[in-house]
Amino acid sequence: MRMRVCIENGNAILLKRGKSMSRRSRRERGRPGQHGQRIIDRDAFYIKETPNKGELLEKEPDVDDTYIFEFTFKGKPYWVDASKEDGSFGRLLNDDHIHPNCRPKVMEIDEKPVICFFSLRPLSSNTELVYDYGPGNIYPWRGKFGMLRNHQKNLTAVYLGMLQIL
Ligand SMILES: C[S@@+](CC[C@H](N)C(=O)[O-])C[C@H]1O[C@@H](n2cnc3c(N)ncnc32)[C@H](O)[C@@H]1O
Repeated sequence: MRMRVCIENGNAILLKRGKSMSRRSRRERGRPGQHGQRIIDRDAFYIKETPNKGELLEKEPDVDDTYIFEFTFKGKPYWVDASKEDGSFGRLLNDDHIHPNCRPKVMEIDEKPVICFFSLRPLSSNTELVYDYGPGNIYPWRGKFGMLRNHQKNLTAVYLGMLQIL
């Protein structure tokens, strides 16, 4: 699954699943900035998961899994196991350690850690949302000189009028 920016109007993004666009639909949409496409400013959107999305673990899981998000909150290590499909969006962002356009940030909401994603730079619609999964050798798609292959699936982000809490 691949997450892309699809801007409609307003200031924020609602994410929804979608298929990769065909060549025809790419042509129809035109280049970024054309045909009503808009640019999302840096940090103009974020994806916020609700605290009950994914499983918050206080003990390191036995498996190395790319669906497990490791972080520190108030000096304590935590892991979110997002391996189960639960309708959350953060689990669908792919990795790009060379050219990330988002960054994860741990925020505190109701005294619980919540992972949010912020854009690192202005993004035009149809840009795939990617972040750096961090160091490690569990990423077979990372080649010696860059990314080895394209991602197969996608997720589309829709720009909304108001900042949408997901
Ligand atoms: C957190 S998920 C990201 C969403 C995933 N693409 C999906 O459809 O559910 C991590 C998995 O996505 C895939 N993935 C992430 N980044 C990738 C990349 N740059 N190239 C190829 N596959 C990638 C790998 O299969 C990885 O195990």
